Amino acid sequence: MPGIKIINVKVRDVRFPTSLEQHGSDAMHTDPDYSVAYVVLETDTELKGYGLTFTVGRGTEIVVCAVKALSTLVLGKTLEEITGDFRGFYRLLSSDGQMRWIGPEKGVIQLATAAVLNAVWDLWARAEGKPLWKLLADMDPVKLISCIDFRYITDALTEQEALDILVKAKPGKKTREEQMLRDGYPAYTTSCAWLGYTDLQLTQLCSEALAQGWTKFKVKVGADLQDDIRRCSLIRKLIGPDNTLMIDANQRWDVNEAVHWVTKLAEFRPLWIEEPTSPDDILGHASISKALAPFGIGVASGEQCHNRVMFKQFLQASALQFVQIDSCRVGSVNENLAIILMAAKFNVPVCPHAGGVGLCELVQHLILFDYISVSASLSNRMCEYVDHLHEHFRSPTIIRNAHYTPPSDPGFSCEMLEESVQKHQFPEGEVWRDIEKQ
Ligand SMILES: C[C@H](O)[C@@H](O)CC(=O)C(=O)O
Ligand SMILES: [Mg+2]
Repeated sequence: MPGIKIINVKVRDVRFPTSLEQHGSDAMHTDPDYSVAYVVLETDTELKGYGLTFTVGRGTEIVVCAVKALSTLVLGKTLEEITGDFRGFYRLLSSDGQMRWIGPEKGVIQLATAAVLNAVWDLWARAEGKPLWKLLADMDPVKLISCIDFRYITDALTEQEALDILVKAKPGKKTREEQMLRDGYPAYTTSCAWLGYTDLQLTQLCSEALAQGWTKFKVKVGADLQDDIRRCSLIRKLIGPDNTLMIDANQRWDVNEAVHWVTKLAEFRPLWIEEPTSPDDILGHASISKALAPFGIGVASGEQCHNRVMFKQFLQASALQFVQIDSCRVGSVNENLAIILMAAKFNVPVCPHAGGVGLCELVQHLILFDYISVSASLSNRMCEYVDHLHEHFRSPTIIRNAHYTPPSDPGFSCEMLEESVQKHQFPEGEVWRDIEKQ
């Protein structure tokens, strides 16, 4: 490890035309082309680090520019220098004296930070010859804590409290790891009910999913109340009274509208309403949570929550009942560790977001770590799964009986097949040239 020096940062704009078939569509993102800013850290050894951040099409070129702007901070660093003071390196990227003005720690620059740091974590895990979840699970708690930037969150979680949570969870770690290797981590599927799918598609996909052993389903809502009532009624009939249903509005409503709309869907017994309103409206989420509690419906959010500071406030305000971490939205593993530990302190379950390309591959590592080393609980917990584009990854997710099988390849599962990258590179890849011609 001492000898591994980063000598080049490559970043590419890779897009998949998922909008053509309405995969991934919701009430706000009606035509998403699942995309990534894809980063490769080349080193002076054979090892490379692969990282990415997710977007939904146009604008990926802006994230690519932001990664290029950050790359000067990474070039020439050794892996040992970075991991020897990962908190310092996180701050270097997130708090650069000039670049922080275009954030700080939010929006495009935060997505770019995620892509770069995901690549660094991938490189570290590869250098150690372990999948990332195992690197984290085996890491000494003091070392783990040293990767987290506690700035702005110590009023909710101190370093000592974070350490105590990790130490308290030590007993039983081995058993939980064995359990995960044997049974996997429970998952739910969103792939049956994207908003642009017809009722026929929904019926077919849901029936197939039930036959494959899925028991937890998420439906997109929010564009039209009568459509939502019809679709939720259809899916509830298909899955029966005992399986789990969640609904996701992707930020479509105002606060009072959200309460009114979800009340109309309460008869279908959704476990949660996801992103009912603006992802920035913490007090709005708190009002919605309070209004829906009597119906037994929780509020979930996080896929567009900028950073640990906002998660802190969501938790302090009891504005969320499910914390949806995202591997590519906040500052990579470093910031997600802070969020996972805060969720543990506030006793709120973490149910990761994974609707996008590559997000299942990455976030499975974080939720495995959460179970093995932090929460030690599966109660009310599950990880999202979407059945798209896994074939473009070197180590794709493996689902068995609606559970994520822990990855065994070293790294963070970010590496894409070079052929896929070339074909889908925007705008020059073959796939996009063909679409241009039509
Ligand atoms: C645009 C994405 O597909 C989004 O709809 C994903 C999402 O909200 C989810 O998976 O949850
Ligand atoms: Mg969502």
